Amino acid sequence: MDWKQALQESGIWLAQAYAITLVASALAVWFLARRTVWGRQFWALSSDYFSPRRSWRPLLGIALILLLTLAAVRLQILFSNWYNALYSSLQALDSQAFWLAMWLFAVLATVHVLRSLFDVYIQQAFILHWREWLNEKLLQSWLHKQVYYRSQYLEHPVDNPDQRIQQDITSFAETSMSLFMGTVNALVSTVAFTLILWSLSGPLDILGITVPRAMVFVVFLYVLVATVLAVLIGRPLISLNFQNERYTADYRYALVRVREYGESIAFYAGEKIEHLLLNTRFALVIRNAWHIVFRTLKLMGFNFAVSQTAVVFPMLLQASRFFSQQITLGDLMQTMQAFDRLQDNLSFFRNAYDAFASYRATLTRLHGFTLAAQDAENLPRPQILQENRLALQDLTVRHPDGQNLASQLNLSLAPAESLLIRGPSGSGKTTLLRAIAGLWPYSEGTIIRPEHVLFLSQKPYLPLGSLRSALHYPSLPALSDSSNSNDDAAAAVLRDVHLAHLIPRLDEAADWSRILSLGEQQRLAFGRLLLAQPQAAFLDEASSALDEGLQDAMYTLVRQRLPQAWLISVGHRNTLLSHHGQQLLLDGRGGWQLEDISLSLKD
Ligand SMILES: Nc1ncnc2c1ncn2[C@@H]1O[C@H](COP(=O)(O)OP(=O)(O)OP(=O)(O)O)[C@@H](O)[C@H]1O
Repeated sequence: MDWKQALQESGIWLAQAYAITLVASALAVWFLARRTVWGRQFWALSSDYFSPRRSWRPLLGIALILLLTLAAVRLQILFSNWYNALYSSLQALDSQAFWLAMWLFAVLATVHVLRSLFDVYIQQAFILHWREWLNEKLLQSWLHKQVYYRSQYLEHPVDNPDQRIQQDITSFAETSMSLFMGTVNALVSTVAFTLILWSLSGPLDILGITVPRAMVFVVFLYVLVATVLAVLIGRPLISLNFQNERYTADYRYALVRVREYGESIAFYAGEKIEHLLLNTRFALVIRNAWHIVFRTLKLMGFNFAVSQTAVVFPMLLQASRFFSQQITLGDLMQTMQAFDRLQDNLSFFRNAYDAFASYRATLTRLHGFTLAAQDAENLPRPQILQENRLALQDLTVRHPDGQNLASQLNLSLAPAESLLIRGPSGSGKTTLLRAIAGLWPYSEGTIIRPEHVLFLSQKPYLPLGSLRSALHYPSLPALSDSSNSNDDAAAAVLRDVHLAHLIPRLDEAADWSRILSLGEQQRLAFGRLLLAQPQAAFLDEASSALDEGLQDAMYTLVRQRLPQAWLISVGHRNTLLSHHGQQLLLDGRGGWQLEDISLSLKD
């Protein structure tokens, strides 16, 4: 190689290789996205990200990373020629050529280090941006139209969505990048080193036939056979990796539940049964892990055998030409190095099989997640019209098994009217509220309700954070609220709902659902109602943990502060009757009855 021309030649090489690689990559992506299952899954997940209509940046990023990858291959070629120059100078005892080789090395090594660092930075930046986008996409589809809740009603609910959003996105972005760039590197490098090896290899007699350039054919045949065998040995790893993700996530979820329900479990002294349950789940993880270990051992053993056998191959094939002085020591060493590189590059797919197996598992999981989110979004829901009135028209609510809980329900409430829903346990009272909220898929009919409504459940939800944010939930506390906590609206409300002792702690961040008693949490929820001022309030046994005096106080307060609001409660207690104008009785078999409470109280 003429080192004076190296820069110019490298420029031309890069330009040619870049043009070919860009076209070939585009065609390959197009083909894979149409013809393979995993290609289609990839496309469904990421085509929007790479769409130039959204932004050019991802495509430009990929183009830059491709260029850096090709530069890496070019450097490998230069290093290969450098090897030849070095050993040739040693064999010829040419000290001038030797020192030139040393200077060349300094230049090549510097470029190599700088290129590698820049490459790492660009790839990492690209992956982080991609992850951000994917995370947002999945979060949006998960939180859209209550998919996080309604997906439980799918025939095949999505398992461990949290893991898919958090972990799978990361490995998807990272492995996509490493597999794609690894493939490009391996392919381009294969072509380049095949050319080098071609020029260095000589004929070989096999069974009396002289094969020209034998080494090139031998290495290709060798790796081809090895790859086919490796794919056969490694194939079960795909499903094993898939199971591994699932079992570990299930186990983690069970552990989280112990923490979540720690108090109940502790009261029951349920450690033994929890331990048993955790062990059962963990046993699945370990059993699967053993399968992975054995399968990986087989694949690794095979890969080791293949790589080790390949070490002496080029020596054996070139030795006679070296001793008959047809080639120099530099040629021999470059042959070994080129053979090794070629073997390495061709083996990329064999060695990457493991990574590809878990990549496909990740793709399947992410794709399954987006499909489930779409299905959950399309689950049936009753028609909800937002008007300034409250009425149910021909509303039928069913049990998941098809049995009617309420059939053809028709009612209309005038402003400021209140309704108490009653019926035996399991008759569908909560489910009726779910249907009115648009959550219950097994319902049909029309619901007319105002825009601003608030549903309070028996066990109030308190978000992580300060008491103030819990009180304002699901709105954000106004900024002006956070100062001067003694005379702001939140403090006044706390006083109203008999929680004045919590005013000094309004801005304390804590896990309030563990600290406050159920009765305190229910009063906090009433406070939420006073702050939110909804046009209609739905209370599902929202005062069940309060004594009758406090319950009376809360309902009177709500009526005073929200005089025009519709008030719909679910509850068993007779003491609730006096706070409502009408009652709806459900029998749990589809039958219902609407009564005027003032009349029935007289009875
Ligand atoms: N997610 C679900 N999957 C399957 N069945 C459900 C689901 N949610 C509720 N159900 C069933 O629907 C029926 C009505 O339940 P719902 O909670 O509405 O009763 P309820 O009248 O509010 O009872 P309670 O007075 O005990 O609170 C019950 O048989 C219940 O098992």
